[in-house]
Amino acid sequence: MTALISMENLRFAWPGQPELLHIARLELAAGERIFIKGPSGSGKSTLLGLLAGIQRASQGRLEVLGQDLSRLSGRARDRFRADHLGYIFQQFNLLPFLSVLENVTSALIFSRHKRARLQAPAREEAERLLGELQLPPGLWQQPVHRLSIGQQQRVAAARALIGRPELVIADEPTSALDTDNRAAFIELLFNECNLQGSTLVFVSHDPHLEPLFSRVVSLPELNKVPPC
Ligand SMILES: Nc1ncnc2c1ncn2[C@@H]1O[C@H](COP(=O)(O)OP(=O)(O)OP(=O)(O)O)[C@@H](O)[C@H]1O
Repeated sequence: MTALISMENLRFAWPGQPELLHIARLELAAGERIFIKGPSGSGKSTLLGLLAGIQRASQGRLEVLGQDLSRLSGRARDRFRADHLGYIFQQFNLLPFLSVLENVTSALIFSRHKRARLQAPAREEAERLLGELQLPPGLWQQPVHRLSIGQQQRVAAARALIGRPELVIADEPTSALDTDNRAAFIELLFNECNLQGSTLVFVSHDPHLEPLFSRVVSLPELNKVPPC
């Protein structure tokens, strides 16, 4: 079976800075849930940016869904991201004055591929996801800036999941929540990823969440290059 993510000898440095990432090899199968940990500044968000095609590797191979992102132009990587990825940002990056439903369906605007994968009209699918993520229907027409942090986080998750992207990336999406709410959120996220067949790459500093994942990788260890 083709790996969903495959990287080999991947190197990355920010301009004018020493090399930050050198990952000898990492493969991830479809449907896996991977937890990425590592000290602050070790490059976790940068790695997510490479996986999402926001940044391009300085060297090496990075394939997502069999597509080598390092060979694509910036524009082609933007298209690939819109079509195949859902991204839950640490600060959610929602559009504050749009309604909950408008925020969720906004992920479909730039992706014919995601629209084609919908199994119901966009609004119905957004409502289904918000329901699965336990956001009360009374909030669905509200502008998101009126919602609590925990509620906004569910909107961000629904936006990432709509259109059944093959890969869902989450960058510390639980850091603003208390411990009980973190675990509850992850459970909902897992259920929905399972239902949709999405692979989940999750970055967090929270050791309590680690045991919930099928695979844990630590960035300093990944960065250790095996001896020749
Ligand atoms: N846009 C950027 N331009 C230049 N350098 C950057 C940029 N983003 C991150 N860096 C640098 O890359 C290094 C790793 O940052 P990154 O955010 O990937 O780490 P992290 O492991 O996610 O950290 P944290 O756990 O604190 O979020 C840092 O030294 C940071 O200054």
